[in-house]
Amino acid sequence: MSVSIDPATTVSDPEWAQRPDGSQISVSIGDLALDSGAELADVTVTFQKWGTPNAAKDNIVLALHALTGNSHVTGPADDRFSMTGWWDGLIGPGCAVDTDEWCVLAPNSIGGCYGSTGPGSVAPDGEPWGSRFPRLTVRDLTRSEEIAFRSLGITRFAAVAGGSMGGARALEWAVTYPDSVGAALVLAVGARASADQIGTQTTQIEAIKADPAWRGGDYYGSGSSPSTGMGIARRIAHLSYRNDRELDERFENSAQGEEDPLVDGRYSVASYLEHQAEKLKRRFDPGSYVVLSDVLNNHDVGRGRGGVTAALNACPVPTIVGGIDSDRLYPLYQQEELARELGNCVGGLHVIHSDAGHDGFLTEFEPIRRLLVETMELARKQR
Ligand SMILES: CC(=O)SCCNC(=O)CCNC(=O)[C@H](O)C(C)(C)COP(=O)(O)OP(=O)(O)OC[C@H]1O[C@@H](n2cnc3c(N)ncnc32)[C@H](O)[C@@H]1OP(=O)(O)O
Ligand SMILES: N[C@@H](CCO)C(=O)O
Repeated sequence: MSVSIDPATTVSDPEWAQRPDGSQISVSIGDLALDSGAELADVTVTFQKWGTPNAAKDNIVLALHALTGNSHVTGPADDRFSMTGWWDGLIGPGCAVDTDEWCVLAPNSIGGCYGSTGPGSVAPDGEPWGSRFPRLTVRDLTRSEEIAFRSLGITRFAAVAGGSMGGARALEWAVTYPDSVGAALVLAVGARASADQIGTQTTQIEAIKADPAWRGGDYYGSGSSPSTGMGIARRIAHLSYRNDRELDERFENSAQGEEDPLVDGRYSVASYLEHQAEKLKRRFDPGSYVVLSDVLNNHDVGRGRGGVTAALNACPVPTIVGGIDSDRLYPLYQQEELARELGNCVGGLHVIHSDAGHDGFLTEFEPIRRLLVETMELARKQR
C-alpha cells in the first residue's frame, strides 16, 4: 500500500497527519473484494482531513458524504470543489465538531468522481473502467475505507456521522466494525432501501442509460457525456429531496418570469429543477451517478446477517438517529425502525422539523449542530 498527497508523492504515515486542514490525501489499497463476489482492482481511496490526530489516535471522526457529495465537508467553494462544504460551519475550530479537539477525516466514496476509484478512473489496463466497473454495495464502500484507514494506523474512530447515503455508510460502519466506532450519528436513512427508493432510483438510472451518449457506459474519452440523461435523473431526484408542500408554497403553478407555459415557456418549478440539473452537470459524472444510485438500491444492513432486525439488535455502538419530518424519500418510519431496533440507540428518534424534506439534513443547521454536539459528547465518554 502507498500513501500519497495531492496525489503524487508517496509519504509515510506521520506526514499525512501533519498536513494542513483541508489537505487531500490518497491511499492505494490494492484489490478490493466486493459483496458481489467480484474484485475491483487497484483501488484508491482519497480523503480530506481537518485537525490533527493525537498520539493515541483516539480523537478521529469520520464524516461521510451523501450521493453526490464529496470530501469537502467544510469551507467555501474553491477550484477543486465547486460547492460550499456540505456541513460548512459545523466542523472546524470552535464548531460542533471542534477540530482543535477532533481530527475529522472525510473519504470520497469509491464509485464516485472526486478522487477515489470510480467508473471514470483508469483501470490497470490503462483504459477507463466504464462499463466494466462492478456493482457496489454500501458495505463495499465502508470496506474500502476501513482498509485505507487501517493502512494509516487508524483502527478506531471516535465517531462516524452522515446523512442519506452518508447515513447508510455510518450505519454500515457501526454494524460492520462495532469495535472501531465509538459513537455514530445516522441521519435521514433507513435500514435497507425501500421499494419506493429503488423504484425512483432505478428510474433515474434508466434516464441516464437512455441518453445516446451513454454508449453502454463507455463514453469516457468519446468527447460526449450522457449529461442530458443525468439532468433528467437529477430533476426526478431533486423532487424527492424536497417536500411537495414546500415546493408548492415556493413555486405554485406560476410561470417562470415573463415566460408563458401555455405557449413555449416554463413553469417556475421546471426552471428551478433545470437549474439544479445544470449545476449537477457541471460537477458530477453520470457514470458515478449510475453506480452510486445502484449502491443506494443495494443498501441492506441485514443482508447476510439474518435480516435487518437481527443486524440492528446486535449493534452495540451508541448511536444517535435523526430523521426529518417532511422527508418523503426516507420517511420517518424508516428512522423509527432504526431507533427501535438498534442495540444501543441513544435518546430515541430525534425528529428534525424542516419544510425542506430530505435535504433538511443539509439545510437545518441548528438541529444538525445539536445532534453533532450530542454525538461528540457520546464519543468523549467512549474514549
Ligand atoms: C453531502 C451531500 O449531500 S453533498 C451534496 C449537496 N449539495 C447538492 O446536492 C447541491 C445541489 N443543491 C441542493 O441540493 C440544495 O440547493 C441544497 C440542499 C444544497 C441547499 O438547499 P436550499 O438552500 O434550500 O436551496 P434551494 O433548493 O432553494 O435552491 C437554491 C437555488 O435554486 C435557484 N432557484 C430558485 N428558484 C429558481 C427558479 N425559479 N429558476 C431557476 N433557479 C431557481 C436559486 O437561484 C439557487 O441557486 P444557487 O444554488 O445556484 O445559488
Ligand atoms: N443533495 C444530496 C441529496 C442526496 O441525499 C446529494 O445530492 O447528495
